[in-house]
Amino acid sequence: MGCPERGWIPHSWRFLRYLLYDVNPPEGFNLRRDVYIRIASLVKTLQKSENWVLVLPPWGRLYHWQSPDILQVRLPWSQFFDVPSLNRNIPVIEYEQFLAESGGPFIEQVYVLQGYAEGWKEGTWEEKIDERPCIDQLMYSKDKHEYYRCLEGPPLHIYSQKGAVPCLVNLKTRRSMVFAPHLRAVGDEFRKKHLQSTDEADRTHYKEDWTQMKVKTGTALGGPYLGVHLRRRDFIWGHREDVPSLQGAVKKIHSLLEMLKLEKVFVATDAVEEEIELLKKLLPEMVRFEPSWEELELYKDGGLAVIDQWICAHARYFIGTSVSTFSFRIHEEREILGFDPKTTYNRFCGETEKNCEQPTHWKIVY
Ligand SMILES: C[C@@H]1O[C@H](OP(=O)(O)OP(=O)(O)OC[C@H]2O[C@@H](n3cnc4c(=O)[nH]c(N)nc43)[C@H](O)[C@@H]2O)[C@@H](O)[C@H](O)[C@@H]1O
Repeated sequence: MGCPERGWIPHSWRFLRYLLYDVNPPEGFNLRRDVYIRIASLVKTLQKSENWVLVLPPWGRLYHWQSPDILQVRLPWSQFFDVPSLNRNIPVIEYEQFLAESGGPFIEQVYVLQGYAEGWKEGTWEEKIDERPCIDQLMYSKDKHEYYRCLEGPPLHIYSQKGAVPCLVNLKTRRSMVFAPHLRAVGDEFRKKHLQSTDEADRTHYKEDWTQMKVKTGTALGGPYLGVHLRRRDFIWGHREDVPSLQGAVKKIHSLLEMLKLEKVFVATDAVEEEIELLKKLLPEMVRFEPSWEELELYKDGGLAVIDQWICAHARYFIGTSVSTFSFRIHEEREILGFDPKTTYNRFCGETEKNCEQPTHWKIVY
């Protein structure tokens, strides 16, 4: 449901139009990557009639980025992604470049998605959009030039809409979301030094131009280690039945190491310090990427998460956490690298879970 506010369209903007978007503030980094895929699809549709450029919303104030004393606001996309790779899919520019090109943070029209005032019938799915009056007061006001200016918060709330985007468009956009080269380099260095893992030995060759990358499923071998993503914090607060206890997770890890005849396990986790200490006792062979203060300041929480994902993506076998988009993005990365799906779509089960359904296969079609 949209509620547009129209303003004057400057002459110079008639030929090139910019689309800005933002996401519900509590959403995490990898969920926001899903939103990008949907917006990229919208840009592709809009481009059929006009010249649209997507303005990449700066990253910042993410709920999960909790490292103290480092500045994590207004971060450009190049901090985490390779922007030229994004540009091979749709035209994108960083927000700072948009400000420079358009002369300021001027916005002609603002659309806010909101739920239907009369509610939505549970269990039904229908693609439907209506222009209606805004329920909540808008967070924007016009300035003296009659432009809208964002005062605070997001100009557009996007809700996950299943079935709303054609699949193939999605896949291309997903493949264009190549991690920033500096973060991949740090991950590769760590693999080599601590996990005896290199692209040559692991058969995980990567082409800088993703449009040229076409890998056959099952050709990647992966480094001689088990990759684990253990999502904790807000995932355990509600005592969700599909999240294991640390003891349960460690038991599963040990049985996988034995089955796969591997000795090393790389663990990516957002666990709090006390849980990490317990993990170290229960799983002394665990390898983690532990940044120095300088590395944290340089790569930020978001960059460290990318490095963790990159290392998990190169493991011989991966096991993640149920319904975490952080784990889902690792599945996709492994699919792009050409791993056998059996080594990828695995997740921990909760101790009390009756039906431990495994993740679904995300398949690339070239
Ligand atoms: C419950 C929901 O969960 C959704 O999270 P979920 O899909 O796991 O995944 P994300 O949307 O990425 O949010 C989780 C964030 O927590 C940190 N994090 C989680 N696991 C790791 C890890 O192994 N290593 C590192 N370095 N960082 C980690 C990281 O900042 C990541 O972006 C959220 O997006 C929603 O907002 C909501 O909170």
